[in-house]
Amino acid sequence: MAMRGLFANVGSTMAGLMFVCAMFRQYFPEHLRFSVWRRYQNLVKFFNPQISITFNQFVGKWATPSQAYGDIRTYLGQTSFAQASRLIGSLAHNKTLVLGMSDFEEVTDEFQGVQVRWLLGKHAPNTNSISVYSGTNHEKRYYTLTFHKRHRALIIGPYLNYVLKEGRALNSRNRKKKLYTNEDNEWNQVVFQHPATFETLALDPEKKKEIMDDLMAFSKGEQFYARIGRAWKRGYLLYGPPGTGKSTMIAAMANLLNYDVYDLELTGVKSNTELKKLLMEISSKSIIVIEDIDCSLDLTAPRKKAPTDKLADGEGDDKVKKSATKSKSNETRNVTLSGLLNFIDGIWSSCGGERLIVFTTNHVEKLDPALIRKGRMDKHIELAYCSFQAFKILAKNYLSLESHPAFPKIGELLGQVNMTPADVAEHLMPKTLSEDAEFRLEDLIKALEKAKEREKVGS
Ligand SMILES: Nc1ncnc2c1ncn2[C@@H]1O[C@H](COP(=O)(O)OP(=O)(O)OP(=O)(O)O)[C@@H](O)[C@H]1O
Repeated sequence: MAMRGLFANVGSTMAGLMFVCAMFRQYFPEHLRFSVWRRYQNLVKFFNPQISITFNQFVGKWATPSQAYGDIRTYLGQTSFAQASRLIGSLAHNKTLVLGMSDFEEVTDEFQGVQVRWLLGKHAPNTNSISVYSGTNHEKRYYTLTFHKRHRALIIGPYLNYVLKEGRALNSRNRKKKLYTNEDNEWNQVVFQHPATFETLALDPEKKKEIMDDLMAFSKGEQFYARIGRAWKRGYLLYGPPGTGKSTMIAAMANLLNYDVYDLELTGVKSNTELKKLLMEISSKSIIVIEDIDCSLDLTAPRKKAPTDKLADGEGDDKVKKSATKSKSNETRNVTLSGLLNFIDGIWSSCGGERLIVFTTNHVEKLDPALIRKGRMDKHIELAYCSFQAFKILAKNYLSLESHPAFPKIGELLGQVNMTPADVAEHLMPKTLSEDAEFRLEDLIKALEKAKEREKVGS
């Protein structure tokens, strides 16, 4: 009986509430309702001194993955490890274990003595709608950062900057490098796994150090480039005979800096417009490579046609660009020299940063001086025939020969014979696993002596 009475009371209270709500909606115009709502919010704020910021996993109309979300997740990985009771683990490409917090876990973090809380939340998938945008119908996670309002300036400024910077640095250490190649005006990608490093590169040690220092200074140069008002980019020209290690050096560069490689095949690009489109899709932390630039295109054509052109540097380039830009037929038919110069200096300079552009050639003398002038190709590196120093490195890579009595003889012979590191490497490369080092060394000496004889006969 008592139970029935209770239900009757609840029922009449609910009906009363619904009546009040209906009256409220009917007699209070919308702006009045909004004003009441705002006052209510202010009251809540007054009693609740916490501020919350939400970082969604996907952003924008196209539901693209948010970079900030990814950086925060990586940053919080370390904190989660120590605090969260439920963790999710995965392996990064360098085989290190990456831990993250599970859904609806909360962890605390401290910055300059101030404590903040991070919660990983999740919106359920929207099963009622069908969308073509990626991620729209999937679970969407978000991080909510909560802190006391008196620390607003510290947390929104320095703390969040710190979190995003740390997360990004960790991400770049753990990410997989990619090799991109262009086909039908699109970039195709594969994981980049070239084993070359500067350690295994056969090169004069001083020259090697200079190049490595230059690359490291570039990768840490964001502030420097911003201060002098220049785009954060650098051009390298690698030249020398075939088989002297130009491609190998590019791989070593990518491995040193952990940059992606965009191998641009210019002959596959139909116009300057296509070239620009490809450029716009290149991310930062990348090396754009144009191999055998002298063979890629007739890059000198528009320049020779330009009547005003007799310049090798600075001011001349603009004239080259203008005259070649006027030539509409060239513009639409093929990539021109002006298109390539724009690729390096034009839009290139204004979007993104931290990009190297590398040209390789076997015939540096054939290249238009405007294309390779300093400032455009900042560093010119010659890769030459194998010196004794370079040989030592190759021998160390393949075999342990440094104590062999024939070593000085090889040095003497290499000084007189034009042998590329590729040739030397081929001789040193074990043909079968059972072959012993001494045999190959003798083989190499014989080859060098023969080459020397041939040279004598030839001259
Ligand atoms: N300096 C070097 N250090 C180590 N290995 C080298 C070096 N130069 C050449 N090699 C070896 O020779 C092979 C060919 O070298 P690589 O393709 O880098 O030469 P390249 O100068 O790019 O040649 P090409 O001009 O024909 O493209 C490499 O696979 C590598 O094993």
